[in-house]
Amino acid sequence: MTAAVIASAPGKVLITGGYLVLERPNAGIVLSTNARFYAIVKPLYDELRPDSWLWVRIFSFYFSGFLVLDGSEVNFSSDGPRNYVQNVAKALHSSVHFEASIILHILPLEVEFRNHITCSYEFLTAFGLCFFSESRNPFVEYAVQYAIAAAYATLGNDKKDLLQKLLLHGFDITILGGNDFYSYRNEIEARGLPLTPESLASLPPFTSITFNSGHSNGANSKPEVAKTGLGSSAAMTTAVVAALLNYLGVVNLSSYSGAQHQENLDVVHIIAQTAHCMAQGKVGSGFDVSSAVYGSHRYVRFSPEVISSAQNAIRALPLEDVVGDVLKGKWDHERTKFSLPPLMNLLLGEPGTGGSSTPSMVGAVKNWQKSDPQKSLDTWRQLSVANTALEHQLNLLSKLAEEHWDTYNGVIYSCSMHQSEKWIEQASEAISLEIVKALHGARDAMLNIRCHMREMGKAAGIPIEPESQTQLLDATMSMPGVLLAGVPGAGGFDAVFAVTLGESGNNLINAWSSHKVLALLVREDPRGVSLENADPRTNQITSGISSVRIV
Ligand SMILES: Nc1ncnc2c1ncn2[C@@H]1O[C@H](COP(=O)(O)OP(=O)(O)OP(=O)(O)O)[C@@H](O)[C@H]1O
Ligand SMILES: C[C@@](O)(CCOP(=O)(O)O)CC(=O)O
Repeated sequence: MTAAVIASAPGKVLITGGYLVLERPNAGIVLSTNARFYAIVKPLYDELRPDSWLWVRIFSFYFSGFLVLDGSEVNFSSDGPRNYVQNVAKALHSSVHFEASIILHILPLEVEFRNHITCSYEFLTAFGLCFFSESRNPFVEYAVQYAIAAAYATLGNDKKDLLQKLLLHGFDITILGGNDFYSYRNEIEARGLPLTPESLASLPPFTSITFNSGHSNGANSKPEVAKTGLGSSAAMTTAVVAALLNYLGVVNLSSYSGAQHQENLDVVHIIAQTAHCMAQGKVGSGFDVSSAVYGSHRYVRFSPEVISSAQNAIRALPLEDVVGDVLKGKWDHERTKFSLPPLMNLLLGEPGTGGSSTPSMVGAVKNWQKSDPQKSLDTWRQLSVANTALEHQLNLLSKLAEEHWDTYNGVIYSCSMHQSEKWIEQASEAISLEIVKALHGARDAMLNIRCHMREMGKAAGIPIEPESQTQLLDATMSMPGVLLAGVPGAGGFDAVFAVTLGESGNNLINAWSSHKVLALLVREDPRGVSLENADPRTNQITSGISSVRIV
């Protein structure tokens, strides 16, 4: 029996490059975090199923289920699609209690199906939506479809039998999302606990998720979960894709270095990124999927044309051909090694003002660019200079740490206990002065970034760094040992980030708490997607859980 595969992928914080990173060649610095999604894939049956249907069922706070049908043993030779659709209908009626929707690509159906897939696809879409629209989760659906299609597209004929067997054993997929992806502020307040990370840590694993029921926009729409902005959909899609690709033998993620490992990561990235774009129905910069795969790095986006064959997929084309094309495309995203310099910590503080909608903020910035090309170009140029300056100063600090560890250690320790105005007094000779100058350089660059982000927000008519966040960030940056602070990604009312020196984070956490800002348990962790040895539930990882079963 095939062993279970457990893969995990991290959430992210974009500290520079919000909006600019949407356009090549602007870069964004993205830090991955210790908040992770896990996907566990194992066979559902010990024995091969006598029938050839592959069912998918999902349980989650987001969706109640869906199913995949594998009609490989259905006879298509004569009345092909019509028989097939009848079979699908029959199968669905007998399993309506699954509240399932259909995954639309039935991969093992090759030659005969090709000629007729358009009509069947439409029929199946209508059928699936009509019965099961409330239970769809596009991220999981696309992740499963594209991973299986990648297996068909890449595995040689000698491996296809094995693949078919794996499919016929069924999949049992469990998805676990760390508590950090969701806001538990309401629970903490309801329990009368203080707004501290200790209260968060005291929540039981798999605490169910809070819904923003007030944000529901209509009787039929599902309430949105209160998120912390760490990119749950990208981390989840990446974990599911990685676990499935590894399970199906498309990649082997068990070695952690070398060219082969990089190639494997690239395959995971292409499939996860394409599935994520298709599920979102838009092509963002992709920094969230990229950091879920590669970990912390400096990111330059892929050219959007690279996934156009998936977007424009002519329905007559089998999905494995579409995915084959995407895999062969010229993926030109750049990821350069980057992580915070030593003795610096990333902290996130949730002000409790409710989060923001990235797509509408992006839309407003794009409108402003069209309506005032000259001014917007100026602002973007200045932002780009400030982003690059911050990146340089942080890289310089990493280099100084490497070359002059003792001095670096001493300076960071002293500065961690003082407000920035006093840092210069901690420098007694050339190297320590250079370190303090780089600290100030990083701080000034961040102040410039914030200034131009505010300017962009005002011009575009959106709250990129709204007044309440400005006050919080100014107060944060004036605390002893705080290097910098800002609004991550698109900005708005999401959790703010701070980079602190040495142990100074503890004071900041207390100060935040007394101002009703909840410090999250999230820290930087540069690890990207990886295989895990054990079920995270046995490791006491606190999680929001959703479970997917492919029966
Ligand atoms: N535990 C989960 N199980 C299943 N689906 C989930 C889970 N957590 C998140 N999702 C999916 O991710 C979607 C949220 O993704 P969305 O892109 O809106 O936010 P995000 O990825 O957290 O992005 P950001 O925080 O960067 O704005 C949900 O609507 C749901 O489909
Ligand atoms: C505005 C943007 O540059 C960043 C959005 O980041 P976040 O979802 O707010 O973390 C959009 C993107 O890069 O896709």
